[in-house]
Amino acid sequence: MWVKALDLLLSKMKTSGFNFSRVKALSGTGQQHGSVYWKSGAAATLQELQPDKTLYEQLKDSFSVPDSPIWMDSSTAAQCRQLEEAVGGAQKLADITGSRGYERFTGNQIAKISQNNKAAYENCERICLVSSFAASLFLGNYAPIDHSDGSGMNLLDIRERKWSPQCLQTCAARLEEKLGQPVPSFENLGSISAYYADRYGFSPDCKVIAFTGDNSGSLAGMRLQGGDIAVSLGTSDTLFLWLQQPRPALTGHIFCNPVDGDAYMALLCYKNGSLTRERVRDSCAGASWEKFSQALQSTPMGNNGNIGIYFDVQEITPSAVGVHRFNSADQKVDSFPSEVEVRAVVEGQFLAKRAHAEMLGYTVGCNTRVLATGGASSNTSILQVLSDVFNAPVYILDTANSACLGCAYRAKHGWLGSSKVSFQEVVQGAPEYKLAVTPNSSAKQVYDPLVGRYKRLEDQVARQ
Ligand SMILES: Nc1ncnc2c1ncn2[C@@H]1O[C@H](COP(=O)(O)OP(=O)(O)O)[C@@H](O)[C@H]1O
Ligand SMILES: O=C(CO)[C@@H](O)[C@H](O)COP(=O)(O)O
Repeated sequence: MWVKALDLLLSKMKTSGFNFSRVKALSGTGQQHGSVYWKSGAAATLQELQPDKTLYEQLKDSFSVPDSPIWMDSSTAAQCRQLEEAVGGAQKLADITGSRGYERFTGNQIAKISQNNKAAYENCERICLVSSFAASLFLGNYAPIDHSDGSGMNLLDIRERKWSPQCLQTCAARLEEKLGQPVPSFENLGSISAYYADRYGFSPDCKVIAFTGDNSGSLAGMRLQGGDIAVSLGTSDTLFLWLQQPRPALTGHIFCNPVDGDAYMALLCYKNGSLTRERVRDSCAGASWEKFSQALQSTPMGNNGNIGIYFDVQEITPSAVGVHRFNSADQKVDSFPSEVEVRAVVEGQFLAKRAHAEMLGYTVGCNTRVLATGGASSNTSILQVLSDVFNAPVYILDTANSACLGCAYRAKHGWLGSSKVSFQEVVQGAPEYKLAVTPNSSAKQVYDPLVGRYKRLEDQVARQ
């Protein structure tokens, strides 16, 4: 599906008259944690792509695992516990790799395949992340995994920026040779495959800069600065911060920073993001975002004390599942009126983000800027709740696709030479953020106490 998508995209660009020869360098981004298993012998096919055929025709038999595990998978709890035990506990694993064992993290996914599908693992010569897989297609060769996306595997030592031998050995045999060595996220990987020059008219000199994860791409696209807090409202909801020093904890993740080889980023990921809001939109707002927004506008901040926790599927932060509604006396109730339900889902999601960011040491102060991106950042009523809960102004970019934009900036950074220019110099002329909404004057008074109350109820749900 992914290979065919690239064929389709490039052929549509060609038909529309896009001038590929002007592209000096390209980079890209993929959903984090997913993995692709190249079959033994696939490198040769990749190196000898024939320009008269589609990529799909040539690569369809090149994978030893046909269906790639993706970030929504949570079936590897056993492998997570094995890895944590092998290195001396959950906090020790977090100290090495930036995260305790997480089900979607690629090392645990690889461990499960090597245990349950030995033949497929043996028949695999290279394992890519979704990002390095896409880079490999352009390079016509296996592309290395970058440090930032590589941090989402429970395999990389984030301080050394090298694979942790102990983690590799615990997850699967001969893993290092199947992964290749990781590289900085701004590494110039070399020239594009001749296939793209012959078939689409790319310059043979066009450079491929390491691809990275979607959240790392967003951090670059949003030009995050210390003190900012970025909230991505995509399929998953994520929250990320720029960090100078890693302080890994049992909640949340620390990744190598994608634009600065000495820095880090903190990330919190929520599986119940847009899909949960869509489910409530469909059941309570006639499947219309407009009606959903009207419900938010017609209900008061704080929802008269009603709080909802909506984990339709097993949540990541925290590990819990189910829909839980509480009235103003903290009593469990079975349902809310439609408008209350709409506000409860959005407020609950943002109260969770603020509570967890504060647990990571982030303090919402008078200079805090919330930068919003992702599909739902086009909805001003949702952004108003975000602004009120954080009691901070919310800014957006003209494009909600900050991950893609970030990779265009990163391509330029890698092409100019990361040792010659800093990422900040590369993005100097970029358009400014737009102020989308500011908090209501009584927001602090309403939400400061609700954050603590939400956390107490969430802890209760997680314990159950
Ligand atoms: N007007 C809107 N209001 C709220 N959510 C929206 C709106 N438009 C799109 N979305 C949400 O945006 C999501 C897609 O976000 P996007 O950032 O493209 O996803 P991904 O993170 O997978 O790339 C959809 O699931 C949809 O629910
Ligand atoms: O698992 C995570 C981050 O750790 C997700 O954020 C994925 O990176 C994919 O996100 P979407 O693009 O589907 O929202």
